[in-house]
Amino acid sequence: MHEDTIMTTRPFRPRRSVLYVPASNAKALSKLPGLACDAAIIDLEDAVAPDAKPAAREALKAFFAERAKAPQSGGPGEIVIRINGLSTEWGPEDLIAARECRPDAILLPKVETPRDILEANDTLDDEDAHPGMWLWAMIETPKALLNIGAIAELGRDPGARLACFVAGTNDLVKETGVRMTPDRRHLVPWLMQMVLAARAGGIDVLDGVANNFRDLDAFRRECEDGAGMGFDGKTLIHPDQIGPANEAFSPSADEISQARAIVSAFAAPENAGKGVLTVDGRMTERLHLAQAEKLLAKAGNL
Ligand SMILES: CC(C)(COP(=O)(O)OP(=O)(O)OC[C@H]1O[C@@H](n2cnc3c(N)ncnc32)[C@H](O)[C@@H]1OP(=O)(O)O)[C@@H](O)C(=O)NCCC(=O)NCCSC(=O)C[C@H](O)C(=O)O
Ligand SMILES: [Mg+2]
Repeated sequence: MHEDTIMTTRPFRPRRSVLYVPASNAKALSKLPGLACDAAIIDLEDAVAPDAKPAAREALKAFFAERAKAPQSGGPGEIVIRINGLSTEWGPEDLIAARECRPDAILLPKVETPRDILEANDTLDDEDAHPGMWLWAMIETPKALLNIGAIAELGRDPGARLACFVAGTNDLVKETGVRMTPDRRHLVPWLMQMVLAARAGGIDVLDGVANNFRDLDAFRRECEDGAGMGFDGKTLIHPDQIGPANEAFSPSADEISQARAIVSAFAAPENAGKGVLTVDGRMTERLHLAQAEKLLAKAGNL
């Protein structure tokens, strides 16, 4: 599959700040139209206690029914539903309910093999689910990391609907026994593996959550770190985390001005046909021009 085809079937969507909201928390759900996050994930999985899951599923359906009656102008641009795993007692019913809600995407937890994506996709295809409904995959187990290249390859097959990886750092810590440190040094190799695989598959990838939501200075550092690693955005658990995530995952004023300088330099008549230039004292090739154009397009879409 050629890159252009993928770009046309899956348009750019900003995903700097992606907020989890428990489906069982009516008050939190009611706040969504006033929040400036790029996307929200309404959660039926780990944020909902086992006994509360059937009621949470009903609340989810009511939320989408209400939205269909009175579409909101503000709030997140994308709404995603995280279902329980398909091997759990709740998963299959969640998937049917999610499909009927028609969210922008369904997030599958604890994906471990390409088969996990294809199985969910079969249920969506069966019922002619609308074409814009994508699948996102949580990467949060050792087996997922061992299979991540094969899972990411599904990103090259538009029929498989795979659009985004989401790092599940809490589950990874639980499953592997690594210690969570402020700089996340024991997790970084696996986070980088996720970014690399996502790029190979042409899909987006979101960093995991920061549990200590009252420490916004630490959160800003973690966002900067995630942006530096190449993530497209960060998953969040609290509205206070939205502003710092939007800032960290947006191109900075310096980056925009450097990108503009590169574009102008290559557009200058005296540089026509040249492959390499000096811009602001740096060697600048046409690959840097492509990078600059991509950054400016992203900035223009935020
Ligand atoms: C963590 C929380 C339980 C904290 O809630 P609370 O004590 O109510 O916080 P505040 O009093 O500071 O809240 C201030 C107001 O903001 C609203 N609020 C809080 N959180 C959210 C939210 N996520 N979305 C929308 N609105 C929210 C409160 O209602 C307050 O409103 P008001 O009283 O009118 O001022 C809580 O933040 C929370 O539940 N967060 C989400 C938890 C969650 O979804 N967890 C699951 C995803 S994380 C995960 O599983 C990742 C992955 O799988 C992994 O393995 O790592
Ligand atoms: Mg998890």
